[in-house]
This record gives sequence, C-alpha cells and structure tokens, in this order.
Amino acid sequence: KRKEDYKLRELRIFLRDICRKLASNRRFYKFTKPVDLEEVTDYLDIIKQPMDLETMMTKVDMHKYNCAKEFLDDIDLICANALEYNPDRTSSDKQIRHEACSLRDHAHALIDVEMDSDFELECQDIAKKR
Ligand SMILES: Cc1noc(C)c1-c1cc(NS(=O)(=O)c2ccccc2)cc(C(=O)O)c1
Repeated sequence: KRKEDYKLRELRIFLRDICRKLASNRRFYKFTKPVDLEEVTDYLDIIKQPMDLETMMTKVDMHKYNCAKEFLDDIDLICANALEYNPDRTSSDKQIRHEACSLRDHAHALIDVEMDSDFELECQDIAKKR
C-alpha cells in the first residue's frame, strides 16, 4: 500500500466520525436519509441531485471522498437542495431552511476544529492527482 493510501484511510476514519456526529444530532433528522419520493412526489422535478447523510456515509465507505472539501461539497448540496425545495414564507419551510443552514455551519465548524489543515492540503493534492 502506498503512503497516500494510509492518508486516505485516515481521512475516511475522520469523515465517518463527522458523519456520525451530524446524523446523531436530532436537529438534522430530516437530512439523515434520502427524501422519501413516495412522500415528496415532485421532489425530483425540482432537485436534480439529491443528497443526504446516509448516502454520504456510503460514499465514505466507497472511497468517493479524497479530501474534506469534497465531503463538504456534498454537505453544501444537502443544504442547497433544502433551500431550493422549501423556499416559501411558511413556518415549515422556514424551519427546514434554518435546519439546513445549521447543518452546513456545524459541518464546516466541526471540520475546521478537528481537522489538521496541513493534512487537508495533503489530501487535496492527492485528490487532484486522482
Ligand atoms: C429533507 C427534505 N427536503 O425537502 C423536504 C420537503 C424534506 C423533508 C422530507 C420529509 N420526509 S422524508 O420521508 O423524506 C424523511 C423523513 C425522515 C428523514 C429523512 C427524510 C419530511 C420533512 C419534514 O419536514 O418533516 C421534510
């Protein structure tokens, strides 16, 4: 195994822990699983690239993320989807938009606090080569 593979394994262990922490926070319950297309029947008419925390955990296991930035891009996608699908001035739309912004800010804050910035830069170099 190359030195890079050990770094990517360490990244996966780190990202699983971040994913677990976010998914276990009750505030982010609506983002833990794919939107139920039987319940939300027009979802795919509006949202072209659904994303959720369970799918992200699977992507970690499938070595789809080569750096934390790629992981945060999917978090930002979860948030953007929720803002796009729930744009109205109703209290329920406002509530899910607030939860989505909170998820995004918590994820970025967790990674900024817990991730060594040099390690992320090394991972981004690996990501560029792949
Ligand atoms: C997410 C999301 N994005 O747009 C909308 C609208 C939602 C969303 C989706 C659901 N129902 S769901 O079956 O797809 C589901 C339940 C539990 C965890 C994950 C998804 C419920 C609600 C709600 O407000 O209760 C909101």
